[in-house]
Amino acid sequence: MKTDLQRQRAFGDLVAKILARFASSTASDIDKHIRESLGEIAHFIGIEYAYLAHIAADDSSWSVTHEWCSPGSPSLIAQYQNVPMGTFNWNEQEIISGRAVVLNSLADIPEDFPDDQARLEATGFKSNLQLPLFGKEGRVNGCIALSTLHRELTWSETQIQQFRLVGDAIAGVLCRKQAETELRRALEEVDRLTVQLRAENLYLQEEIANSLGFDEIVGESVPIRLTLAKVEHVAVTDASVLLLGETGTGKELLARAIHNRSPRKHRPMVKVNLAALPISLIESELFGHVKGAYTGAVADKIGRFELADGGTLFLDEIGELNSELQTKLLRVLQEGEFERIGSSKTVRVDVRVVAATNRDLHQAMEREKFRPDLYYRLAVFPIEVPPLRQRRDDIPLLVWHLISKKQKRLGKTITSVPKSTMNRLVNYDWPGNIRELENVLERAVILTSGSTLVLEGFVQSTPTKTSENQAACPPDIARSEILSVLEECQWKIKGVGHAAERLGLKPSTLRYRMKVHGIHRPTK
Ligand SMILES: Nc1ncnc2c1ncn2[C@@H]1O[C@H](COP(=O)(O)OP(=O)(O)OP(=O)(O)O)[C@@H](O)[C@H]1O
Repeated sequence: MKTDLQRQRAFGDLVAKILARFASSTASDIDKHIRESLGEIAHFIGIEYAYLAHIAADDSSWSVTHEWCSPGSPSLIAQYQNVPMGTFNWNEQEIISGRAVVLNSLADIPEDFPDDQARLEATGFKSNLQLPLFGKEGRVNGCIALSTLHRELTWSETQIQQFRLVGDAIAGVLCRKQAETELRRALEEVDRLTVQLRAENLYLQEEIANSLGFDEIVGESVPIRLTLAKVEHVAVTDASVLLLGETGTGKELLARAIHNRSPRKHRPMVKVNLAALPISLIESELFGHVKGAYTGAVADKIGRFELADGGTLFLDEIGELNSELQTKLLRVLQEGEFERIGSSKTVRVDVRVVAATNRDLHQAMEREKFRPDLYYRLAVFPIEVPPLRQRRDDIPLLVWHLISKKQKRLGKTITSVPKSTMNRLVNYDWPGNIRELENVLERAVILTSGSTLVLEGFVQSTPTKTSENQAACPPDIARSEILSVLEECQWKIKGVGHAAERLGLKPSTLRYRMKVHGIHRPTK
């Protein structure tokens, strides 16, 4: 039989072992060490229950976070979560004030607090010892406690003192854990921002390279003025905008105008041309992926939505989105959140979406190819961009604007455009709109050697009827048109006078359309 002194020494040794363990605990094993230590102490004293409770930062509630129960004793942890402060009135006040609660018997609770007594009885405790835990700046942020469930026990002064040492060590490691968690969070945030910044920089570099000469909107005709008035109106709001218009009418230019006039102008406008991306890549491009999400995903990749956080995302050719991605897009628009491919972590973003299309989305909705709820979400503010043939008055202005833009780059000085040439340009039907006009003028400027613009080989072709409503065309007509232009151009897609230019499409868009229509260059 051990003497009291021997027991005291053995308890002292146990406490010393526990303190040494906490001294070398790392953030990941602290919780395990706390539970183990509570168990060892409870076991040594021969009691049934030990626990640690944490007080919320605003002192409004407390929860049991760690416990040890002797075999056969009930666990109380689930029952004591977010307990409102005031439930154990006297008891909580004592702890918050930094005093120990030493109950050899529940009858030790002051008589003025019968509710405390009743509540503590309900836990099944017979005796209870609670010691406050001190956090940063001496604030009490919890307590550690020992309880008996079968008999009353008189807590000895030595037990209290030695348990207090354990409490202080636990308070210390918890502070360390909190500091480490905060540091890790801060480092993760720095990492996240670094990745975003790097991606943003890369994107902006690409954009700068692509958008040299991205100049103002030219036009004084009534249709373009009405369009610009709408742009002014909607820009300052956060509403989604849907730009509707034929190819090459200036939808992207207007999207940028909306962004530049909005409170988001100091953050980037990020662009995605959905027609230029293979379907399999669109999701990753929009939402990003984590390493290993699929073959080829060799590193984490941030998507365009995250890149545009705080700014604007311009979704060009929105009509090309498949139904699965339409659903995902709708969720981001409604809730501002999504998951990267391969990750279950929800990412929240604050992005304004400006979408554009040259398709007839009403028809697409009727054919169940486009979700009406997405349409109405995007088209909070639809803006029709007029085709060039509806604003011929702007053509002379645009001609001069484009000539001065091109000649600077090509090192020419053109001072006059013959009246007959200007008339031809004004009267042409411009199926490819301003992009086509731009291409025609670029070729003319290249071919002009003097100061008077020479427009050679420019004839009114007949594709205008079909191009009028290219987007709404049944696929077979558009297909035949694409095919005949490709044949006329000997299947040359890119470059001056070749198929993309003649159809008024970007080469990437033409390639996509060829794929959709199953058009392949015949083998020789
Ligand atoms: N009002 C305008 N003033 C000056 N340049 C313009 C105007 N509208 C369009 N452009 C020029 O015409 C070209 C095509 O414009 P943009 O790319 O914005 O058209 P889009 O409607 O987005 O085309 P797509 O539907 O094929 O994507 C660009 O080079 C743009 O700078």
